[in-house]
Amino acid sequence: MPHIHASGLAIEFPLYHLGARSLKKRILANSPLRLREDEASRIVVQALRGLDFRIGAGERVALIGHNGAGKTTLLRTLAGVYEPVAGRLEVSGSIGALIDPSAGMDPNATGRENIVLRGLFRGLTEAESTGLAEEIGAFSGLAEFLDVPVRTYSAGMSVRLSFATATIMDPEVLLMDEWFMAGDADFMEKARAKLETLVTKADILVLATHDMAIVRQWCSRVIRLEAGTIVADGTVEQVLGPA
Ligand SMILES: Nc1ncnc2c1ncn2[C@@H]1O[C@H](COP(=O)(O)OP(=O)(O)OP(=O)(O)O)[C@@H](O)[C@H]1O
Repeated sequence: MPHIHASGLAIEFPLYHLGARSLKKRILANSPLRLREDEASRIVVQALRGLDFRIGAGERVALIGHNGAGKTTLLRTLAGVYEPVAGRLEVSGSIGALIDPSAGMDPNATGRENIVLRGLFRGLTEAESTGLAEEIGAFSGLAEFLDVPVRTYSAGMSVRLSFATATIMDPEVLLMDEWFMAGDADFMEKARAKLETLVTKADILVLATHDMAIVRQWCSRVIRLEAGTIVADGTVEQVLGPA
């Protein structure tokens, strides 16, 4: 069964080129909680600290918290983008990540080449991957542009392509950041319908958002992050109060 187990999970980002020692000292003095000096005398941001949680099949989890709380970092860590500096993380099940609009896209390859590569990477045959490109072209409204390099796409076109590519296969563990809320109205209507099917089919949903209406609509559990730590974890009612 798909599941996610995290214990003592920590993520840090080293900050380079900060300049003089006096400046480093001042930075550390102003942010004693999130910043520390590591063994190599670098200042590191403690993006996530000592996270313990278990998510099982059937759970729909919202990650909430202020800007910089660590929501996107946690999603990226679950997707395997970042390696924890401490603790353990186990993610079992096929992952679908709607986190970074351009992640995994080669800007110099065409839309079609990107889709076919993604299909092959997921284990589809060449014929299946080619079929996928047609399907994605039709869904995204980008059929006309499938044979031009992705670097020439507008921001909205890139979002459409990555949305359609990421949602075409049904993942067991669906990781989503709220970037997908940005899109033109026509596409968002289509996208929402697609997302609802995907969310219903996925065994596990982890969604980072600031939109409490979406949390109440889609999620059964809420994890609130504050300065890289979990400060609340419970049902929607327990964490947000009654609707
Ligand atoms: N690549 C990076 N290099 C250095 N620091 C980073 C990096 N990515 C994230 N951080 C830091 O990690 C912390 C958590 O950031 P994160 O983007 O996960 O927050 P968030 O909860 O998603 O915020 P928002 O609601 O603004 O999207 C912040 O202090 C941020 O400055």
